[in-house]
Amino acid sequence: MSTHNNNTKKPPASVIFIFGGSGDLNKRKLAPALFNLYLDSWMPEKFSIVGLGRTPYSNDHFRDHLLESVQEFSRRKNEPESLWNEFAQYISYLEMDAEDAASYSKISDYVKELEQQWGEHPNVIFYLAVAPQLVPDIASKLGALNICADTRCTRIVIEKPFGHDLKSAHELNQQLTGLFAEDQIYRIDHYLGKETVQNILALRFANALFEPIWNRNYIDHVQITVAETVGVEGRGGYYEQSGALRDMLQNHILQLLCMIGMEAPLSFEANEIRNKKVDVLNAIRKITRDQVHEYAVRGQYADGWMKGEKVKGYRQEDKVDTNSPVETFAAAKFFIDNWRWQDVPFYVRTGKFLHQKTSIITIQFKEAPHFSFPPEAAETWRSNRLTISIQPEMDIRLRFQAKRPGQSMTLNPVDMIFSYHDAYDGQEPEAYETLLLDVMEGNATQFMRSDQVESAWKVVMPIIEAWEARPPVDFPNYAPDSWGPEDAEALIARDGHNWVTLPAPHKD
Ligand SMILES: NC(=O)C1=CN([C@@H]2O[C@H](COP(=O)(O)OP(=O)(O)OC[C@H]3O[C@@H](n4cnc5c(N)ncnc54)[C@H](OP(=O)(O)O)[C@@H]3O)[C@@H](O)[C@H]2O)C=CC1
Ligand SMILES: O=C1O[C@H](COP(=O)(O)O)[C@@H](O)[C@H](O)[C@H]1O
Repeated sequence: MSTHNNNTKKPPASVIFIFGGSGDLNKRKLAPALFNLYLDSWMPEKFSIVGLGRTPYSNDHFRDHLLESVQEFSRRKNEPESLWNEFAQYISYLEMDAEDAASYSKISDYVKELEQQWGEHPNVIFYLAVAPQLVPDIASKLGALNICADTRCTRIVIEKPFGHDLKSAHELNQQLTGLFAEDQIYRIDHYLGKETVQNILALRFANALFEPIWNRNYIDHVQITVAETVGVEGRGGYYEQSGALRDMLQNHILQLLCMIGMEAPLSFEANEIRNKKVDVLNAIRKITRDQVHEYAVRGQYADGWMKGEKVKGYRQEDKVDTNSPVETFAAAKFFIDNWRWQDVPFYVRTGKFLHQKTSIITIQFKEAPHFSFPPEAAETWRSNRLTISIQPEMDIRLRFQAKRPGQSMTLNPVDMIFSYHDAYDGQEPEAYETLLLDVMEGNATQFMRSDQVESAWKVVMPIIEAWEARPPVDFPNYAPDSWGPEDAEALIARDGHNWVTLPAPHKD
């Protein structure tokens, strides 16, 4: 859990090299996050941000490009331009092909110059915001630079998906640990930096109330939905190598599952939390390739209408094969084979161009053991559930039966709601702000350890292999603005349940 507070000192002098400086992640998330850290006075006294890429940009053009990104994607809009101009002085751009070994001297030269200017050796942070295929090559070229010999100050941040499958993730881990110490490697999963995700640990382990019922004796099943209303948005080149399973399920969704499923940590020390999470991943029941059709569903969006706008099908997107078998939707059912969770299904789903942007976790409790009320008193007995809304709503709802006012005993489910926006000022940091600050401070608690990543790959490998062995015959199989393919409804309906969604927020 992140432990920054408003009185702690700033991180030490840092230079952040962003491979993929010209890319989508920097535009949407990293640049706005760094600017927000600056506005909140969290950036070091001395820092430098260097974007790298092959796209030719002058420093000024690059800064303008990032200003536009910040204006579009930051949680803060309309900050005075003077503040941006102050911040922009710390940004520069290095045009380089990351595959060209000779060009890496530009990096060492830049660091040497800063050292002289600042009179101290800064944290050197390499953020690899590039496609996973490029990571091994860049890492080995960085490993050969002399600046990487200083283990105190050099850190490498690797985006998800970490590797392409279990084998490549294992090889990448071996390669990285040959070049860097484990505490220099930050395998990022930005869901772990979200306030509402961090709060799952507080909810579970700072309260005595939930823990006694957080197990197979009281919980019927768990659902995790991470639904997006966007399509692949020009990222077809990346997405063709990835798909929903690798892009979202192997990492973000399994991490959420770990936070719901893990045992209580003894402390918030990085390795203690990671141990508890990896125990969950290792306990997930292994399915065989032949069982995959019973446990997992894939989908791909067709062309159609999304909130009144005509949208392309996935196969018509830029840089996507016209017969692409890549899934833009994935759902699965998992079991955790341990004392706490035996036989409790965990249903998970994620997809692009779905009906509503919503990330929610539902803990569905079992029915009351005996119902003393007349049968007509309630439509359903199955009313006890806890719903954790991660985004865009940020709340926790506890649902229980209540008596409707009136002369008859009529019951209906009601929600007790804790809303972040009602309780706090609504200025919570974005996930990337928290995680970038962690990297600068050298706190790896919310980052993935090598064994966690590999254990997560082991969970999804049978699904990947089964899907790759049998290309889909029914793609595209869901319309934009729907909840995905019908088979995903069947996956959960077969067990007598429905996917839980919350009403879309009311907009004035
Ligand atoms: N976009 C998002 O919302 C999120 C992305 N991620 C992860 O971030 C990573 C990057 O994704 P994204 O930003 O979307 O991808 P993009 O395709 O938008 O960006 C890829 C970047 O890689 C650079 N690049 C490619 N080849 C080279 C090369 N030979 N030398 C130097 N630079 C190169 C490109 O720069 P140029 O063309 O200028 O060389 C570009 O800046 C992925 O692992 C993804 O999973 C994670 C969370 C969210
Ligand atoms: O990692 C990724 O996450 C985004 C969704 O992130 P969110 O914070 O907006 O929920 C997803 O769109 C992207 O495909 C994926 O790479």
